[in-house]
Amino acid sequence: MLPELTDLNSFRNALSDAPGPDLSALKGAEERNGQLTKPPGALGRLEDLAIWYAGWRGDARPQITAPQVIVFAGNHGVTAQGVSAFPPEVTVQMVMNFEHGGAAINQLAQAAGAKMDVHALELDRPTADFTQAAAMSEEDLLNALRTGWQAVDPQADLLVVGEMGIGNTTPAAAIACALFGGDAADWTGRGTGVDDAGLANKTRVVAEGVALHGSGDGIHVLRCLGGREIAAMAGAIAAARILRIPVILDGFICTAAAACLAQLSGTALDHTIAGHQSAEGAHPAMLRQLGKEPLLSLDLRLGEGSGGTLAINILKSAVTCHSGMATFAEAGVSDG
Ligand SMILES: Cc1cc2ncn([C@H]3O[C@H](COP(=O)(O)O)[C@@H](O)[C@H]3O)c2cc1C
Ligand SMILES: O=C(O)c1cccnc1
Repeated sequence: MLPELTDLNSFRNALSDAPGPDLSALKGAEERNGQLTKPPGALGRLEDLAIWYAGWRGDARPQITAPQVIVFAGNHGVTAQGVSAFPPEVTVQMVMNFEHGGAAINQLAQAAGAKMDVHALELDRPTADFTQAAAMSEEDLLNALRTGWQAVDPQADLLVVGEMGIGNTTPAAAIACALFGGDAADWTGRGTGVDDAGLANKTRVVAEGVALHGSGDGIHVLRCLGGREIAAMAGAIAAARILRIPVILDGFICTAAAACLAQLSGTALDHTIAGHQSAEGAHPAMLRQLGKEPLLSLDLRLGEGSGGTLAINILKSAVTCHSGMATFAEAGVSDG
């Protein structure tokens, strides 16, 4: 059961009190893995994935039948600084495209057998430009976290969260810089495709934001430098942790949301894996900071949950092998 989010402290507490994986299911899955008709370790990382999934689901022989993809959308005041190659009105236009089934994520969710939900967060009320003020008030942040928290279907057995928000690679870079240190240039990339002058300007914007708001915990960083869709992704990933629903992380922006949770609790992301490595330059470094090894590397730089959703079929395949294969004893195969 999910506790109610009454204030930001209730979010912090729910995250730090969240239960871990089911140890007996983990042990059962490890034992089963050792008996399956294949040389030990021959399915490589698929074996680890299946065992990890079994532990979080509390079932040594699980199935994936109800994956959920949620796309959150938000608008960003920092776009006034000219940080994106596209205008902010594209956010609401893409939300309509998601609703009509016309975006890449619609096709990828369908191909993965996942249901897809879309939540637009106050698109007509962009966050503040973080070079001038905190992006969100505490109330704004709480509302956005709640939207994510409540968007997770408790019946889902796998979750991918994605986003749409013109300008949002800028807050994502600023979050990473504030949490992990280094220079703004280490974390700032081209997003939708800004040119060299655009990249220099974007790097300046990230540096200014971090200088103004940079020190504090994951909640502070998320509130001052983030955005509503980024906070909603964080809320959904945290809710999934409590509901023991495994999560496949998407690209640069999704991982920045997750990084805020990792700052709040060392075990906050134990139920997550990295679906892919994005072509946004600093994504590999962000994943390294979180100790996450991406499953795919396909040069995607889209967001929307695309890379996470593509990875659903890898995880499904891992779990299907684990739960469907015969053991040596069942198949009458000599185990060497
Ligand atoms: C048509 C279109 C569809 C998208 N779908 C995801 N994004 C991605 O690009 C945006 C981030 O890049 P930046 O920070 O450079 O604006 C986000 O909306 C992200 O989801 C899109 C961008 C566009 C233009
Ligand atoms: O990695 C991502 O999520 C990404 C990269 C570029 C633009 N939009 C999203």
